Amino acid sequence: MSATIIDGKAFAAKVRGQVAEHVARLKGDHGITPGLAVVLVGEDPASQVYVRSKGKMTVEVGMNSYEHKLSADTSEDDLLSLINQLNNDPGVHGILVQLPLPKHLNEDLVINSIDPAKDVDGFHISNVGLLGTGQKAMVPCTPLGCLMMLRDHHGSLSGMNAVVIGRSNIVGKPMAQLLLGDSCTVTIAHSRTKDLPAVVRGADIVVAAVGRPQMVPGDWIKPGATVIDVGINRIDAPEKGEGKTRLVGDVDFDSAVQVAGAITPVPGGVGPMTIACLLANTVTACCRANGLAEPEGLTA
Ligand SMILES: Nc1nc2c(c(=O)[nH]1)N[C@@H](CN(C=O)c1ccc(C(=O)N[C@@H](CCC(=O)O)C(=O)O)cc1)CN2
Repeated sequence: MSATIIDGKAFAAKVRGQVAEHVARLKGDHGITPGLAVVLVGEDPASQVYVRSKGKMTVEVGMNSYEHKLSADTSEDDLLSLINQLNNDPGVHGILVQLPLPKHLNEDLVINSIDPAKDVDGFHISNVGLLGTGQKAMVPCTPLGCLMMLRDHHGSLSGMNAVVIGRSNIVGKPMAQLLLGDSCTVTIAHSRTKDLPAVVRGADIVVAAVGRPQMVPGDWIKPGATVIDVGINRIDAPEKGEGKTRLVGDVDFDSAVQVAGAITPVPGGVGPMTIACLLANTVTACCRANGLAEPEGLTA
């Protein structure tokens, strides 16, 4: 048996298409163009690629993109002052500070200085609290993308056993809250979980978000389960030639695909949904700021 491959790249393109339609309506009916400001501090090569991609896709769906690239030695005061300026700019509906930040900057302080209504990453403590209490929040992009793919594949998730491997604030914890919101029975597993293979074997849905290459083998997966692989890890690939590398997830795809009912690949699974959901969140933030109906199907 071989699992259905959940094509995140195609799904993300569909979501971006829906965002573009909504943006066109906001412009045509209300004369409003949503604006997204992305702040990058330093020269981390992967972050530079993600920020470039965010800017390009923002423009492609018809929104305004504002990129702020700051040097790696930017002071906390200067960064906070930029965020304050963006908080007060009526043309900016979404603000995102690309992570990770250089070590001398306090990530929590910086994130919590963003206006929660413009926090399109959903990382502000107010949004974390709103999500945790089942209230209307800005929802972190990667877990939102996973939820969209799961809903699309299953319809209702009600009553399913879900295991989230990883307890990060960015993915694991919000993912668990979203699954709980859709009436799953949720377990959050982590490095201290006893008998992790047995815990995973009980799951109808497995979300792997630990950051350890190919940690979850196929024989941990319950036959027919849906596997969402959030990991993006670069490993050596000598089979491709000397010094070559390739991307793998937290799941051992080759063995898991034989057992699972459905699985996301890496690359081309969860990753592309992260940026699509960022654009969706920006439209949502813009609609909320203007007291307009939110885009259907693009929120949790
Ligand atoms: N402020 C934030 N910082 C970071 C976030 C975030 O959501 N908000 N997430 C990650 C990086 N990220 C977006 O910022 C991101 C990561 C991966 C992808 C993606 O499409 N990956 C591709 C593979 C890309 C490659 O070839 O290297 C895939 O999985 O197919 C998009 C966005 C950390 N920082």
